[in-house]
Amino acid sequence: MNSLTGALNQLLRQLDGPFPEAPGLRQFYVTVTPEGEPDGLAWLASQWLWPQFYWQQRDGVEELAALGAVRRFSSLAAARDFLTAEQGGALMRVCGLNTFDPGQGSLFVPRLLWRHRGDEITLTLTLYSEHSLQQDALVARRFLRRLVAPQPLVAMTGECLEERHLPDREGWHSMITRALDAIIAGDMEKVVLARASDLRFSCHLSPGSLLAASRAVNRGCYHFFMAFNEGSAFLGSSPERLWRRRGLALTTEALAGTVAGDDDDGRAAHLARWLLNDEKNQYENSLVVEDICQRLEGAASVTDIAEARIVRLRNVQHLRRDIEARLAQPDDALCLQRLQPTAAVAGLPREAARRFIEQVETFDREWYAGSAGWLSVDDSEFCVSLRSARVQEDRLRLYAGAGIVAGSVPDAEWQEIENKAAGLRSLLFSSGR
Ligand SMILES: C=C(O[C@@H]1C=C(C(=O)O)C=C[C@H]1O)C(=O)O
Ligand SMILES: [Mg+2]
Repeated sequence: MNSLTGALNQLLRQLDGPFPEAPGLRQFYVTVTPEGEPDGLAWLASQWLWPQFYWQQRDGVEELAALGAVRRFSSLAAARDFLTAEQGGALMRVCGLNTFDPGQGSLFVPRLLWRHRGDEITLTLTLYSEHSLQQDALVARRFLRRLVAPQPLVAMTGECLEERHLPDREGWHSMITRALDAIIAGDMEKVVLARASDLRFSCHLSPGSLLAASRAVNRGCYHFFMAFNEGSAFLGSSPERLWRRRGLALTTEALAGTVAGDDDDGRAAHLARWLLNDEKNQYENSLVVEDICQRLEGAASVTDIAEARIVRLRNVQHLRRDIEARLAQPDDALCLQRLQPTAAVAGLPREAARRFIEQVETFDREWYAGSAGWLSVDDSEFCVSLRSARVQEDRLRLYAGAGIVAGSVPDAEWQEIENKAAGLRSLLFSSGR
């Protein structure tokens, strides 16, 4: 039985060495008993070291907190190449984000990885150097000595001084009308359009606290958080899986089609029944199934497409169909390139929709509607970075989008993005504004 402090001391002792004055990779791990230990997010966000990456699986089965980088990658393909070349074992994980454009990302091999699964926490310390492992052991030792005791994540107290939507309601109307015109003209079947909301507060925001608040109420979601440095972070609580891979087994899904949520079980069930039978929403979802199946062709064979079911969240409910496939090769870069962005966040046909988005949206999506997760040689899992926000000191940019198809009504789609944005936005106003 090991406490966190005990485990860290154990890791520190392992660094006594000596290590070769040569390139190399070395990993040490210790287990910690979760009882009485701090929450991984609080531990991570308390540190004065970056990058910080947190990820919790939507079923709660796995939690990762990754601190410091021994190796960084600006694309998932580069990370995949590294893992293949280094023959990284099961302990070797690369964590991070991909932008909406799947060719770019911010991923890293963590110096220290906290992994909570079932009733065990594993801490993995990695040494990696292209010059001298001995040198890196010294750096790692300084790193461990800089770790501080976790501080509780306190609720936000700042006041919102300003809020601006890009586009505003009027702009949204004309954007949706343009999209419907293009759909009627036959340029596309579906396009997902988004809004960015810029909020400014009276004090610096704590991205870790915001995610902790979201995690407490937004059940059934992946929770993800990347702090690039002291002032800048990206985080969110997303219901959508991009993929999970175990060996050659690939699981993905079509999550699209939305109705409001409700605290009352009866009213929520009523709305859910409407959603299951609504033609426009069924169609919106079916285009995502079609897109995914098309995109997987030649890379994987689809073995099962489940019936649509309801995902009930706090502010919205969605239609979801799970898709199982068998990959020809265990290649995560290929999964990303084929799957991202799906028609749940871009449209169909993909290229026409992407061009349309680039022409009409008035902001750069950056990390929004990209993906957040981890990969290893054996397996990987990424969620779609929705219900997300970029935090920069006293400013926050919140994103929400909606799939536009024939039959979409601008006002209803505005209400839909308001409901989606509320997942995080409601946590920023103590009055519940
Ligand atoms: C684009 C977003 O959500 C996507 C769009 C949906 C829709 O239009 O029904 C539903 C789920 C997501 O795939 C978002 O949350 O920003
Ligand atoms: Mg929709």
